[in-house]
Amino acid sequence: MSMEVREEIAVCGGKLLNLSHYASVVNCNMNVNVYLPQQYYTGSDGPIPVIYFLSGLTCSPHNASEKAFWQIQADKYGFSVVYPDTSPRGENVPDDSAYDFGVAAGFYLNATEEPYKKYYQMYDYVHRDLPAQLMDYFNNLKGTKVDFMVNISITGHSMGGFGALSGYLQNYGTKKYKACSAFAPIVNPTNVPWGQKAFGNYLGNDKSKWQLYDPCDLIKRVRNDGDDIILIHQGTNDTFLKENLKSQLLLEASKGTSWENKIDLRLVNGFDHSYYFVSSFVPEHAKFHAKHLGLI
Ligand SMILES: N[C@@H](CCC(=O)N[C@@H](CS)C(=O)NCC(=O)O)C(=O)O
Repeated sequence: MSMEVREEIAVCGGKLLNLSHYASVVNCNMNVNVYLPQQYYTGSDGPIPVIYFLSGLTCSPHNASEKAFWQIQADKYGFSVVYPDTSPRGENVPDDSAYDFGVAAGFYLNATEEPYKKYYQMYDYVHRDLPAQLMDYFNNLKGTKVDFMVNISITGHSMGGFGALSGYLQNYGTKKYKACSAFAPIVNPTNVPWGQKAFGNYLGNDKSKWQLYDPCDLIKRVRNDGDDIILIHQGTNDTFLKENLKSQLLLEASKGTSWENKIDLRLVNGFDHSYYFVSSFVPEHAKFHAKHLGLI
């Protein structure tokens, strides 16, 4: 069980590694991209912290690597960026031909239903197996250390924004992630078509299982015991906003809970759902995460 470096690409002051590895939790080979910032090569005072970026529907690790422009920010502050894939892949992995379910639409959850459960264990993959495998591989290399397990934070776009919020809140008790932010996230999957289709197929009809992943439900059950703020940007011209994203519902759900006034939702005029939008606000998210990772 190890990482294969498929490609090493010079970007900004560091390198983007296209990696491939077998992940037993999802029963297939997975691709993942890792950006190592310039500090990895010039030396760093301590281990380099990591931001996990979870991508949206139809994406592979390459979409955000190529179009979100995290690399400039990673060099500026000295963090590494991990871009996991959005689902298991391969001949045996069950799929349908729709863009919003199956391959490239794993929804970062652990499926409990046939025929999906053998492969679609993306929650365990992203939050446990992948960090452990990256740690193991990079720890055995000489030189600067990268901290894939402790000084870490999480963000994502659309389905990946949902994955970031859900994973952050589910692990909030152990403070697994130092911070969470999201770009145009699906905030209430149990109440929107994308989420209902995915949750119904992956988790079955028992809606109590759905709620375990739903950010609007999680903020009612998970106590914000500090001053933790979740940063969210949402474009007003996003064609998915009204039917599937509905960011306002997270604000409404937070009322009367420990998360009231802790959801920093910024509606940005005129922006759409694309990486033109994501890349425009990556600098703000980078600064937010850098603070929580102790880099500024
Ligand atoms: N019309 C889009 C719907 C899916 C979509 O907009 N996906 C977003 C995330 S939810 C994305 O990042 N697409 C890939 C890209 O823009 O590079 C498609 O079929 O590709």
